[in-house]
Amino acid sequence: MSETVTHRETAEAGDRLLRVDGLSKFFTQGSGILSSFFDNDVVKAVDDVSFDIRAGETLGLVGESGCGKSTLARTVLRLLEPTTGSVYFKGVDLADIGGEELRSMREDMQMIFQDPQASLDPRMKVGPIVEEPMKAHDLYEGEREERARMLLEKVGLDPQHYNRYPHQFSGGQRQRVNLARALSVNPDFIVCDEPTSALDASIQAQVLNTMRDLQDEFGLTYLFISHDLSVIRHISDRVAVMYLGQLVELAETDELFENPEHPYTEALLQSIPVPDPRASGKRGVLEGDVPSPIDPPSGCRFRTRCPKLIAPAEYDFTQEEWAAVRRFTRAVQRRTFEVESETRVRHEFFPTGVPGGDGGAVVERAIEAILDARWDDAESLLRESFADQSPCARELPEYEVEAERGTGRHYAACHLHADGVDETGGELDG
Ligand SMILES: Nc1ncnc2c1ncn2[C@@H]1O[C@H](COP(=O)(O)OP(=O)(O)OP(=O)(O)O)[C@@H](O)[C@H]1O
Repeated sequence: MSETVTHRETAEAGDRLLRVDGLSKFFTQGSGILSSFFDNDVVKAVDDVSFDIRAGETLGLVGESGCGKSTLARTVLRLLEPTTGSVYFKGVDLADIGGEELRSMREDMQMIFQDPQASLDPRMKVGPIVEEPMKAHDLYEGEREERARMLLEKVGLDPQHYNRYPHQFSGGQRQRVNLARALSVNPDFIVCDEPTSALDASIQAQVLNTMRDLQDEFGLTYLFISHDLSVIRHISDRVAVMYLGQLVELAETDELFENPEHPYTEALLQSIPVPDPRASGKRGVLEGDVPSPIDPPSGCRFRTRCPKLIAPAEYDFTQEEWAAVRRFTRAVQRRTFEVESETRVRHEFFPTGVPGGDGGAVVERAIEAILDARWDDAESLLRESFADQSPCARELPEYEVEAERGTGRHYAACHLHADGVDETGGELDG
């Protein structure tokens, strides 16, 4: 059973630390006055994203490279000015404050980055590096060194190393220095942007465990960004999945991993390497390229790669026929076959015959175009007749589904959860 909701409503009430409401960040590419007037120059890096983070939790943010995770994080922290939307931290709209008030709010919101090397000044000793934010925010005057040494110990380093330089530490230790520095101003919220991605797996696990211990001890809330699902599963209480500038799914961690309700999440999970080669793990499920964020697909942004695209209501396909049409359409789009003979094409894609009716007539015209070497014509005919007519192309999907695990809510941006659509993507009769 599912229920239509707007994603603004899926946010949990309760002890919210951060609320992100309809946040977008567009970049204008190109130069010159005219470029800003043309939509096709606008990179929609983050497009209408809403979620909450509760005090003390870790929200994992996962998605392929380029889907907008870093831009979202920087916009949440107001390191980038949002194009539209709001960020409320402790109930205060960050757009409404400036100057001293924003500066003091910033103490509470810290960020650590992937490359610990790049964020540490090689000419400074680590003690003063940890003290820097305290100085910048005019905090802990007279006790900074003592606090820096205490924090070095808390993050698992030797306080005696206060006088060492960054190059004298390993990658994992340098990330610990970054943690100590972020903690120095006693923040409530830390955005962690791929903090362990540059580290070896065993070191990664140790740093993640330290981060969890610090979370308990200092009452921290994390927004934890990673493209690595096993890291996300290890560290997160809830997980948000991002695709092409938007959130496609958000649920408690076990619920999301055990009961994914968006085909993109399913594909991501299926692409996790399987340790046992005999275990069955489907690979290569994410076919095709991510579309450009300059001109994202209408409706569901994943629809151009989605193996479960819903059939347009105007054609009377059976599920098998629609599956064959989808496979044919994808092969034409990607030019993955050569036309040796008409019989071969028909046999390969429609072994039991091309479907009848109006839909079948479109397929026949596409086959004709291909035999005539007019691939572009076949591709646009199939796209305009089928993909663009799918309910997936028409509306932005926003649904709340019933969670099978845990007590939290489960948001899934997929029209398969609309009433009247069955699990395999066919429209139910009646
Ligand atoms: N300053 C900018 N100007 C123009 N486009 C940008 C800018 N910053 C990011 N983008 C574009 O916005 C989109 C999202 O980028 P972003 O770095 O946020 O993604 P990401 O998910 O963090 O990727 P990665 O994991 O590779 O860091 C990309 O298409 C990127 O090229």
